[in-house]
Amino acid sequence: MLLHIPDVIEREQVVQMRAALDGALWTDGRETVGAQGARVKRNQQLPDTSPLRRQLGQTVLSALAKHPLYHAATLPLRTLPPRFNRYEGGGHYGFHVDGAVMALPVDAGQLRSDISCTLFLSEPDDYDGGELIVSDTYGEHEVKLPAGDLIVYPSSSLHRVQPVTRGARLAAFFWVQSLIRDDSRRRLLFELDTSIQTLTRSSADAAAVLQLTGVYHNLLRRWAET
Ligand SMILES: O=C(O)CCC(=O)C(=O)O
Ligand SMILES: [Fe+2]
Repeated sequence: MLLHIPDVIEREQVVQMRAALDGALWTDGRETVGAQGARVKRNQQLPDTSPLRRQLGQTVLSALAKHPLYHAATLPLRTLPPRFNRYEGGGHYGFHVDGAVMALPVDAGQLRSDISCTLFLSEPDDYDGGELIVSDTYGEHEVKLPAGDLIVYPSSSLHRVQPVTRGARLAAFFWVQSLIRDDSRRRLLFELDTSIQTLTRSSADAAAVLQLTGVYHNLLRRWAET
C-alpha cells in the first residue's frame, strides 16, 4: 500500500529543520548501502553518528508518535532511527530494493524492513526533479510531496529517485517493521479501521460498531507478530 500521510511535521518546524540541515556536514550516501545500491546511489546523507541526525530524528519520531493515521496505516513494531538525505546537482538514486534486514543501533537487535518511508522536507517549488518513483504490480507511481508530508510504501517494491536538476531536495527516510508483515493484510486492517472510525463519528448503531471493532482486534490478534 502506497499511502500519502499529510502534515506529519508542522510547517514552522520544517523550516527550522531545513535551517539546521543547511548548515550541516554531509557525507556520501553510499556509506550506508550495499554493493547493489552503491552502483546507483548519488546523494548525500548526515553521518549516522551525527548529533544533528539524532536530534532531528527524535523530532520526526515524536511527530509520528502523535499521528493516528500513521499508526493505523503502519502498525509499527520497530522503527529504524530516521536518516536524512540531500540530492542536488543531478543527484539521484537509481532503481533498487531496500535491504530486508537491518541492524538497530546499540545492540537493539534487528529490524525486518516491511515499510519504507520518505518524509519530504523541501517544498516542491524549490527544486526540479527529485520525484520518488515506486514500482508495483499496478505500474509506476510518482511521488513529490509538500514539505512535512510523508509517503509510506512496501519495502518490497523497486523504487528510485529522479535526478534533481535545480535546487536541493532534503528528506528524512526510515524503515518500519510492522506488527503485520504482509502488505495486503495490513491494508485490510487499515481499511477496516478507517471505516470503524467513520462509523464511530456518525450515528451508526453502537452495538454493530462494537462488533466490527471486535473483528478488527481479533484479526490483529491472529496476524500480529511481536
Ligand atoms: O530519498 C528518498 O526518497 C528515498 C531514499 C531511498 O530509497 C533509500 O535511501 O533507500
Ligand atoms: Fe530505498
